[in-house]
Amino acid sequence: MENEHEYDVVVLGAGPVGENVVDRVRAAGLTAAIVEAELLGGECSYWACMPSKALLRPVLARSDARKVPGLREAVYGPLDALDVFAHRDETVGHWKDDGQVDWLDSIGVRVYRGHGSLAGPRRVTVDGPEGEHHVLTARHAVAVCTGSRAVLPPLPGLSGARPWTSREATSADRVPGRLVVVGGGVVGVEMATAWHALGSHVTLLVRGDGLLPRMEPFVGERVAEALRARGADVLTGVSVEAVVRDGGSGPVTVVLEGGDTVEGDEVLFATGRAPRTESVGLETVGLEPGSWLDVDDSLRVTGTDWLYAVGDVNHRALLTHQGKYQARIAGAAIAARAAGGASDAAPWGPLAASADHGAVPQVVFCDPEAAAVGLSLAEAERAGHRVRAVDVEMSSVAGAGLYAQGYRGRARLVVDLDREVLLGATFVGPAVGELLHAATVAVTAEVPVARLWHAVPSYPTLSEVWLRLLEAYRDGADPA
Ligand SMILES: Cc1cc2nc3c(=O)[nH]c(=O)nc-3n(C[C@H](O)[C@H](O)[C@H](O)COP(=O)(O)OP(=O)(O)OC[C@H]3O[C@@H](n4cnc5c(N)ncnc54)[C@H](O)[C@@H]3O)c2cc1C
Ligand SMILES: NC(=O)c1ccc[n+]([C@@H]2O[C@H](COP(=O)([O-])OP(=O)(O)OC[C@H]3O[C@@H](n4cnc5c(N)ncnc54)[C@H](O)[C@@H]3O)[C@@H](O)[C@H]2O)c1
Repeated sequence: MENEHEYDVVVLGAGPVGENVVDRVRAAGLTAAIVEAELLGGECSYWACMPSKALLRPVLARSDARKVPGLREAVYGPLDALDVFAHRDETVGHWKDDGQVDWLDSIGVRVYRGHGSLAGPRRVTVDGPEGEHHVLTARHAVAVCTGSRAVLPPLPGLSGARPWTSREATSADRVPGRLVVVGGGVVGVEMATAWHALGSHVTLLVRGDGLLPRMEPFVGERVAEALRARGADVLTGVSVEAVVRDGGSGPVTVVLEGGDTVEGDEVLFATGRAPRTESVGLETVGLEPGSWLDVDDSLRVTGTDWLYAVGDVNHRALLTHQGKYQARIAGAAIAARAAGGASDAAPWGPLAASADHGAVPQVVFCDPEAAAVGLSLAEAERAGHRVRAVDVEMSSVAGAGLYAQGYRGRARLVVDLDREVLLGATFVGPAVGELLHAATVAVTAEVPVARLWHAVPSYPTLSEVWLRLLEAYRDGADPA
């Protein structure tokens, strides 16, 4: 059965980003349809942010509690993995999207279930699960918000070895005795942290010389040190050459360059992401299937006046909050252009995702937590800024000792010496995730260091680390 329908805006992919695009264009009075092949809510809700953080929350809470005298004795038992899984399952709505359906219905967005693809300019076809076929025409814009998927490297034996990707690592309901994790990026580190605490013996295999290589080097050092202290094996500078699981069952052997092997019951490949653009009809509009989509600051695909690419798929920042920020901007830009005005995307205006360029915040929910915004020292120097970094040990503030006995953490500001504003800030230590937004405001708003002295942190909180950082900057202390 073929059905033709027309909307102002058609969105491909109902992850957090696609949902926010339709929300914004509907709020501006446009009609909108959204196409989803799996679950409304996307990777983030079911196989990424939400389940991973539900697995990690008891891990981090227990770790903090164990550092509080008088409380630690109460939390010395193992985690109850079945309870953790049950809470994770509840957090992801048992992999059902009824709530999202109701919400989209309530804002008047038509949902099409099925695989969507472009069929030339402003046209989208949808092939539904029951063989239904729809042709959707967009009067103003199509937004591709199809996200990303895990990449598996082309290694001998890997496909037959039933490797975990982020999907299995966030949805498994059995604790493997031994888990080998390949990749020292964010997924590798968070999942190594979670599964180690749930009871697996974890071996983390890292190709480079440290963990979390996109953050300041001291972050990866502290996180690796803590993982090792808790009993995980962290091997750096190792390269995986092959994976063997005889007959697809039993233990899995990971073969390293040089011939050493590591055995596990499961192996997780956390080796990065690829855009989900291989079968969305890009070739029908002169674009390369399978590519990340280049966009301008209003999220419009380069060389088009009707196609937008928002969220992971444009590769600007693979984070839910940053994708949703882009969605708010793309929605506003689509609405403004539909109304015939404001094609202007001036930096830091309502139609430009300017923060994508140097003010992206990220919290990694490992133990200790890691949080950073803006540029690292190396990135700032590479970009040609005249900068100085100031570092302090977080144990120097009273709030740290109260938060956790023996609190161990470090903070860094990267200061632009020509303008005396912050280009970046990084924190590693228990509970630093909640420190990050102050830094994001300082970096985004380019608050002068002289004015930051007047932003007084409450006593005795971890935020007093801001004072120590400003003092270190004033006193000319160099990073240790
Ligand atoms: C393990 C893990 C943990 C993470 N944790 C965090 C975190 O704590 N914080 C954070 O900010 N970010 C986190 N991320 C990143 C975050 O998940 C992504 O940045 C976010 O999901 C991107 O949203 P999106 O809407 O662009 O894409 P997605 O969430 O991938 O959604 C895309 C949607 O499009 C649909 N789709 C794809 N192709 C088609 C098609 N042809 N037709 C119809 N539908 C289609 C998909 O089914 C999917 O529902 C994590 C990622 C992983 C892997
Ligand atoms: N808390 C959060 O904000 C959070 C949590 C999880 C994921 N994410 C997002 O999801 C995205 C994907 O995360 P990810 O960890 O998969 O990707 P990533 O790019 O952060 O890390 C992948 C790592 O795998 C390594 N690698 C690649 N190929 C390899 C190989 N063949 N052998 C060994 N190592 C190899 C890379 O060097 C890299 O360090 C990230 O960009 C991140 O922003 C965010």
